[in-house]
Amino acid sequence: MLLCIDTGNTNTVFALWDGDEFLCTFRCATEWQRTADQYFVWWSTLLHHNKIEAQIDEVIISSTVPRVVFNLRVMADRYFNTRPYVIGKADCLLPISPRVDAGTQVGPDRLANATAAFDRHGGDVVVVDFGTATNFDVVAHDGAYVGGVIAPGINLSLEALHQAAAALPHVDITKPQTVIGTNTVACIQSGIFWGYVGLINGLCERIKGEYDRPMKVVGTGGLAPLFSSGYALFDTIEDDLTMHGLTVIHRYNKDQNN
Ligand SMILES: Nc1ncnc2c1ncn2[C@@H]1O[C@H](COP(=O)(O)OP(=O)(O)OP(=O)(O)O)[C@@H](O)[C@H]1O
Ligand SMILES: CC(C)(CO)[C@@H](O)C(=O)NCCC(=O)O
Ligand SMILES: [K+]
Repeated sequence: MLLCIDTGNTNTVFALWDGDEFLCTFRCATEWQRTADQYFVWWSTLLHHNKIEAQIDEVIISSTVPRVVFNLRVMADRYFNTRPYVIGKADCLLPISPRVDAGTQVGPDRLANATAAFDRHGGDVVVVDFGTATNFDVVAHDGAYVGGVIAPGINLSLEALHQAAAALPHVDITKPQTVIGTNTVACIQSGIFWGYVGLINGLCERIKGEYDRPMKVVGTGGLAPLFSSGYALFDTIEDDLTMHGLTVIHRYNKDQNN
């Protein structure tokens, strides 16, 4: 079985792939201090609790935080006796190389998203991924990642308002009924929710305007469902897009090495 690890700047997700489907998905906070042993205790406790028999013999990692990779490698070696594939490293091949400025390091999560979007939709796609950042990944007709947009993430924007303005509380993001808020919390929720609706809409329209073929828009990441109803922002929402990309990249590397 394949253990897929997606480390973002906020959260790290472990998902177990049996070749056909994900058997489980567990999430912890990303902390670079976390050791190989800590990961394994956390993971095996949750497997035990969920009565899942995992026979892991392979590991693939996407990490937007370089410092955590060392301990994840130690975990793969110590507990699963395997050398992991790490997206972005020379010995992890990509089905299609990104077309970006020379010297640019594309985020591994964006490369995984692009691979998954091509596998499922055949290219000409914009992926909108709501994580620590809200990023837009443009996938060309041939499946290459060709660039995109990085905007501040929703929770980051909420936190920034709270941090910088003494009178603004921390609020949870929900959809407000009206745009004009009649109390502080409602005003902030409106700024974030309707602000992001405008941002997503506006950026997708501009991306489509710069691109020479019709495009699909795929939403992914924890907050994508918030924007699912009514605004026609996305053609589909796929919450497992990054993880799916990890399984496709892993399969590709196995095929190349056989
Ligand atoms: N209504 C909500 N309000 C605030 N946060 C939410 C809400 N719904 C989901 N989330 C958050 O979304 C997160 C899942 O999103 P996702 O994994 O895509 O990104 P992330 O973990 O925040 O960022 P990264 O992947 O960059 O680390 C969960 O941690 C959850 O706390
Ligand atoms: C944009 C983020 C933070 C989104 O997780 C990540 O993909 C990243 O660190 N990227 C590196 C820069 C780039 O992709 O152009
Ligand atoms: K993510």
